[in-house]
Amino acid sequence: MTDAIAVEARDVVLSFGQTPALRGASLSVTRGEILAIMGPSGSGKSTLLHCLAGILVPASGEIHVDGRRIDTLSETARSALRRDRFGFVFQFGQLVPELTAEENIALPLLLGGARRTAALAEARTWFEPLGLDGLERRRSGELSGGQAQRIALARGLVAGPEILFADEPTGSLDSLTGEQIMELLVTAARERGTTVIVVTHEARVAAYADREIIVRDGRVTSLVPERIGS
Ligand SMILES: Nc1ncnc2c1ncn2[C@@H]1O[C@H](COP(=O)(O)OP(=O)(O)OP(=O)(O)O)[C@@H](O)[C@H]1O
Repeated sequence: MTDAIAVEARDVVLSFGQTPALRGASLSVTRGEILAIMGPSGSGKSTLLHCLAGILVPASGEIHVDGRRIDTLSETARSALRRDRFGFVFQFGQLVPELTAEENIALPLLLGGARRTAALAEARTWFEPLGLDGLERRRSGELSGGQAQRIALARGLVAGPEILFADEPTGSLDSLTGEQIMELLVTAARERGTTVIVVTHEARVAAYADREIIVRDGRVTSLVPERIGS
């Protein structure tokens, strides 16, 4: 791990109509770091994550990835960046219901141009380590919440993203299942040197991160000192 900055937000402002969501949010995340974004409901956590990931474009301020400004890129260039270099895990998994579990995991590889046979073969390698053996052909409606979320996690990591963005990845799960998901996420990310930015309102989820920040009223208001030995 180097101290190079992977993602940076500088004074980001964004409103939804009359509702201000971000009012000058700044933060930087170093490469390989696991950062938790915490804060009250409605404080702007998801909006900040979406700006960092190039999904939303701030009204003012800047977003940099590996030192390159991304908020001024075209929508096409931003979506290529998301496809090629970022992974995503959302609350409730958001699997494609028409696809099987293995097809859901293979999706980022297929979108990146991999052949179907190779993509499915790679996807199948994720089932055993995640304790999902035998579920390859199930559709999302036939999976438990914890199983679906593990599939979503594998889908977020399968293409080897540099940065994984996770928005309440354990939000719909009971605490034990949620902790298992976080353990899997952190282990997989550390093995690969993936930078992880995870939005959560749960302190026990944030405890898996190297560092926590708190968003309040659209600003990053407090930086919690780095944990030792986590
Ligand atoms: N698509 C949208 N349209 C209108 N307002 C929105 C939209 N998305 C978010 N907001 C508003 O922007 C503010 C920040 O929302 P955001 O979802 O970023 O907060 P959050 O901290 O992630 O909340 P939570 O913890 O409840 O998910 C809130 O006031 C919210 O109501």
